[in-house]
Amino acid sequence: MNPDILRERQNATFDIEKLTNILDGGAERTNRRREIREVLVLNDPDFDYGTPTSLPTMILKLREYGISDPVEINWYKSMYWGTGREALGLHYVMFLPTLYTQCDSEQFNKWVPLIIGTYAQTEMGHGTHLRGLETTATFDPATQEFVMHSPTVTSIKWWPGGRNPLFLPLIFLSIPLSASLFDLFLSGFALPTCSGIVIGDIGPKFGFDAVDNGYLKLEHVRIPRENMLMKYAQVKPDGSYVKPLSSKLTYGTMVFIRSLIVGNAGIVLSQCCTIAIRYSAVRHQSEIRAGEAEPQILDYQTQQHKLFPLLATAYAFLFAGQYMIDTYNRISGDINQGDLSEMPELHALSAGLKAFTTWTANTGIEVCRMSCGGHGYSRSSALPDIYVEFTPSCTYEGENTVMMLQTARFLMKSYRQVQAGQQLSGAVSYLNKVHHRVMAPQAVSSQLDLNLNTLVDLYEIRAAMLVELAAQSIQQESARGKCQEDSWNNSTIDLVRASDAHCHYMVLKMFRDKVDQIEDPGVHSVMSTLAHLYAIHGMGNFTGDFLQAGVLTGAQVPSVSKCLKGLLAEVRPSAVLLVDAFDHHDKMLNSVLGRHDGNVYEAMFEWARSSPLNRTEVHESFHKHLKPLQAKL
Ligand SMILES: CCCCCCCCCCCCCCCCCCC/C=C/C(=O)SCCNC(=O)CCNC(=O)[C@H](O)C(C)(C)COP(=O)(O)OP(=O)(O)OC[C@H]1O[C@@H](n2cnc3c(N)ncnc32)[C@H](O)[C@@H]1OP(=O)(O)O
Ligand SMILES: Cc1cc2nc3c(=O)[nH]c(=O)nc-3n(C[C@H](O)[C@H](O)[C@H](O)COP(=O)(O)OP(=O)(O)OC[C@H]3O[C@@H](n4cnc5c(N)ncnc54)[C@H](O)[C@@H]3O)c2cc1C
Repeated sequence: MNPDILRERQNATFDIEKLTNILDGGAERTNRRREIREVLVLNDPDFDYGTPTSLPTMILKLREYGISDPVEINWYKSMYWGTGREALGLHYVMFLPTLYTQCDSEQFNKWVPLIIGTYAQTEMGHGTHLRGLETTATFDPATQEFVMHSPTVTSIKWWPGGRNPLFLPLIFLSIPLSASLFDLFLSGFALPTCSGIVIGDIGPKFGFDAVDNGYLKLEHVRIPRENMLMKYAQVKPDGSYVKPLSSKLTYGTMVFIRSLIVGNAGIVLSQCCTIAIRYSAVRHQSEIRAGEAEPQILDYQTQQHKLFPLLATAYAFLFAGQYMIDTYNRISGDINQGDLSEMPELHALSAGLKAFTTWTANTGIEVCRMSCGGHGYSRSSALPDIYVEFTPSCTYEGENTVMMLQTARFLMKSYRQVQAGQQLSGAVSYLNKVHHRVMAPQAVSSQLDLNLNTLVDLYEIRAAMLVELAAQSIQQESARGKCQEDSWNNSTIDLVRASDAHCHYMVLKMFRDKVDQIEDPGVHSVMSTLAHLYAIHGMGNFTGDFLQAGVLTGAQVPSVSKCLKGLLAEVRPSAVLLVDAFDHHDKMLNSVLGRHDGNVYEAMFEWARSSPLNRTEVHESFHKHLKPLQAKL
């Protein structure tokens, strides 16, 4: 083991295993995760690490082991495929969940055990605006069939992931029977028997190469009436249409995956922090004091400023991910029982946190890569691949700006309710104080109050202030004679800013609530430091907001920076131990820089030598091209 890494792991001030248990949701979950990793994957004789041929094996193994929980599936798949994306992600996170939530019982029993499929919603002309989808589904009572058709070039289904020509069962979203509702259909196609279907691949992408995103054009293709997913909406044999309790129930799968993406952003950021911080502990470069040995780059304050707030953010997002999944499970259970009362709040929370966490993690991955210098740019670090696989999450499952505006819509509605004298509950209950002016900025002392509860209150006031400013912008636009839609559009910068601040407050509050639950003194202490670092770092990035909200004075601004530097120094001794607690296996990270033993240089040389380009001392291209050329000169 590298001596630097060894030294970093001495004198731990907290129990790493207990922190790992907290991240997993308890010791039993840690044991289950390790059982899946060690027993069901690494020690499985059928396991042939990450090669394409192992994909069918993985599917059959998941069924054999009865693994159906999304988090457990992710544990298994991430061990099987490392940090890359495999072709069937969409099957597990969208196709199956749609069948689970949108099929009636007869359809469920008929389809769920048998098929692998994709999710074809986006069209060439519309991805965000679902009410603009053009694919039609016309019911023919004479044959009891739906005629599926792509009337325009922009209606061609574009992007369905995993569109393997062999299995085309896919979930459709199509303009249906009544203009404002969407319905879901299972295609049931089995190529090449169906005529009227034109499919293909949309071509090379930025990355995401394990997934074959395709296109699908339908020319009056007929499917049985029974292929409409009929849990919430039905078309009777006589063609009569039974509307769902809410047209937004059709959007349920997107809310589910957005909820998962929140925690996934935390996982991916924790992977990158593991790589960058372990590498920074073994990399020596330049000098701090002339004549002395080159220091670990982790001892540079700028390196700490790059990485430690991201480390705190990774923990914050993992805790937010747990909260999001628990909230999704609770509210979707109520929805399943017909109680839709909290569906708007679930949509607003999942949409906002999905955008907030993926935008932040996306930027953070690049900071981690650049903090590793040239070796960070090498594929051996795994950081370029992680970035290329993660970055589309800012676009898919709801483009982030649009998602932030959906949250803003809920915030504006809540603000109006408070203005009308209503008492709010749930995540927006802090807006009640805005109306009664209880939000009067705290009498801030000359010294910055570092108490975590006070910091949460300051973020709450900041969010409330920005919600009020956005509402006032809309009111001012209306007062200038703008229609409601133009008033909204002319305020969308303010609206996104308000949603971002609302999500920032929510994530810090979840972090603080999780810290409050930690009983072990050592773990509580280090987690409290990270939560403070998360809050103070955010205050440094958005100082203007806190000044504008009147909760920070100009005289206090220097103390924010001073406090931040102190917290960076406080985290330094525990940095490697804090990434060890994420418990990412070397085989899953697949990173020369992030190895648990820290033996980076030897591993990097072996990695380079294993390249096909180095299979011979002199590459064949010399003999084939250069030597003949030289002979002619
Ligand atoms: C520590 C825990 C760790 C756990 C981690 C576990 C990890 C497990 C695995 C992780 C997997 C990671 C990611 C894997 C990715 C896999 C690959 C993905 C491939 C990509 C697939 C796709 O992209 S599929 C297509 C996705 N498309 C979209 O998302 C479309 C976005 N557009 C929309 O959703 C809608 O068009 C809209 C919401 C933007 C607008 O809809 P609409 O126009 O109908 O509504 P309005 O704006 O007019 O609003 C009217 C009214 O409706 C309310 N509303 C809107 N949507 C919803 C909803 N979904 N639910 C409830 N209510 C909704 C809206 O709020 C309005 O309400 P009012 O009361 O009127 O205000
Ligand atoms: C890797 C990847 C995999 C995918 N897999 C699938 C899949 O399997 N199945 C599937 O159905 N789809 C899939 N998609 C498609 C994805 O869901 C859409 O790309 C996404 O919903 C965004 O829609 P769009 O592409 O139409 O972008 P647009 O909505 O056209 O966005 C372009 C710009 O317009 C802005 N904009 C749009 N509407 C508004 C508004 N109301 N207010 C303000 N600004 C706005 C956006 O903010 C953005 O800046 C995938 C996409 C990617 C990148």
